[in-house]
Amino acid sequence: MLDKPAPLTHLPEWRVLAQFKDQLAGTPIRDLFRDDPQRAQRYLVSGAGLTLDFSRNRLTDATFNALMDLARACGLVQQRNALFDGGIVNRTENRPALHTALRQPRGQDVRVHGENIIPEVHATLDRMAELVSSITEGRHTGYTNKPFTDVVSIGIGGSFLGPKLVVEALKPFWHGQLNCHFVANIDGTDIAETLRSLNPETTLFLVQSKSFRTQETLDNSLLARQWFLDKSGSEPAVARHFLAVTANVDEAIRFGIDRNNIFPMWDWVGGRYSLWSAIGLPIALTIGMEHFRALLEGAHAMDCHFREQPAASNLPVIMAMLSVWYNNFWDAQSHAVLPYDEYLKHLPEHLQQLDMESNGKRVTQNGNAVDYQTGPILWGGVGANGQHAYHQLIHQGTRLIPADFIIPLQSHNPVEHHHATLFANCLSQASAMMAGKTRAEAEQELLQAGMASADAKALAPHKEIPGNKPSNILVMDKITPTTLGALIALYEHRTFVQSVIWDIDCFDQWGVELGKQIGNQILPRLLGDKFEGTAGDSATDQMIRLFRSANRP
Ligand SMILES: O=P(O)(O)OC[C@H]1O[C@](O)(CO)[C@@H](O)[C@@H]1O
Repeated sequence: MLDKPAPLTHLPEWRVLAQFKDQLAGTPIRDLFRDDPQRAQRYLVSGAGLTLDFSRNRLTDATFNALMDLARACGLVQQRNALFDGGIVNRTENRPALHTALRQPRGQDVRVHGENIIPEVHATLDRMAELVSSITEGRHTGYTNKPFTDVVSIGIGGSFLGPKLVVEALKPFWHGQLNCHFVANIDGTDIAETLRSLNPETTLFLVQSKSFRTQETLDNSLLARQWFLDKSGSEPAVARHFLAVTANVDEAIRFGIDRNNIFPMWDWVGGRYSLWSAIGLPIALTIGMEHFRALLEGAHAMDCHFREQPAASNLPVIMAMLSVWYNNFWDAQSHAVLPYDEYLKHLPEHLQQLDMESNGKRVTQNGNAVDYQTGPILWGGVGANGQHAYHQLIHQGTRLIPADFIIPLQSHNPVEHHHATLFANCLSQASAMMAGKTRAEAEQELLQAGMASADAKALAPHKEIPGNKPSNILVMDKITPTTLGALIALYEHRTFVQSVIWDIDCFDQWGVELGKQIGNQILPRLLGDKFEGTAGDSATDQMIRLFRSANRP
């Protein structure tokens, strides 16, 4: 990877953008539309089945070009090539990050330590295909020879959020033979509620953990195994009912998973980028392998778009640079993802991990503290529901919150006029955020409705909506395996581009480790016969005593 020519904020391209920000501060987006009839047309880009309308942004052509200049100055092209070619882009762990290799077609050549990894990727996909067909065709059955009806995927973080998002988003593609359940939380309620309605004879368990060291996953898997043993009374039956996906085969075998039931993961795939690997088994088992391969194809189409398109027509680059624009020049603290599609309701959760675990960093690749903001808080929820909740704060609160609206042109459930109404809601939100309502307009409306002049004047400030709130609208024909694959890959690359600009490692997550370490010190103090000494601070000690008095009478 290239070293930066100068610290980010000293780059001339950075300074140019700071000047543009000052110039644009007095020009609302709606004026930019008024002065430029071609704006909507010009700020529309398509790729891999997705179309992005980024016209409702605080952006002129000159600013847009300056953002692209910044991307170039930060070495984006070289770093993008390094990502795809297996360069050590995860420097702190001395690894490549080759999630893109997981969606390469057969016959390609991508090397890690001199060895082409594509044949192994496809051998694993073929094994997944064999498993899916043996289960759906009834060749692999439960211990009483009944066909499987349920799959329980046990995993957390990247071994949970991506598969869950995709399984739920592709409900119209379920073949219907298997119900998929997810258990992630160490809160006993999660597994207890999941197991309650399941029949051990017809339930398959997937232990999903790249490291096979994650406490939540291991404890839940032990519990699931005990539940299965208690019900079945058969130790040999465990091999028919428990599979694992992991890069730590030895640990999985020690845990009791049959070697033949272990699907590989690789250290060159990050957890939050792993749904494309065998970690995607819950997806493949629910929608079938053909649709799973279509998901990979959609992601691959986005990879090709990201790799080949010039920056100015490159979806991930544009979205990333807009995010940098608001984050670093307009002081935006957060970014909202607003899918207007019920099937995409888990998208914000997945993107939250993808973006915040990746770009929640405070030092540059060389270990120097940054003097600028890095990853914003990503949050969101499904529309139109959010309009009756947090949109108020976007419209009239004091914070700037750029938003991505995501909506398919066609619904899988075209009941009455519902999809048109949903679409109208989505457009109206983007438009209201941008245009707002001036105080004079608000006052005029009140007067026209017959309100007394003094009352209208008093009420108008509350009805004034400043507008000038930026948003993107992303559309696709329909939510399908291919468009969903492209959508998720788009956000993966957007995250990567941001990290290149901020010069941070978006593939490690050292902060998460500290909580795990401290948790390991606290647990024995909750469970032990006596609590003596201190767990580190008096506030923690006090809570430990409260817990012990409630649970150890
Ligand atoms: O797949 P594993 O190794 O159990 O890890 C689960 C998750 O834990 C994390 O390391 C931290 O939350 C994630 O990056 C990862 O996806």
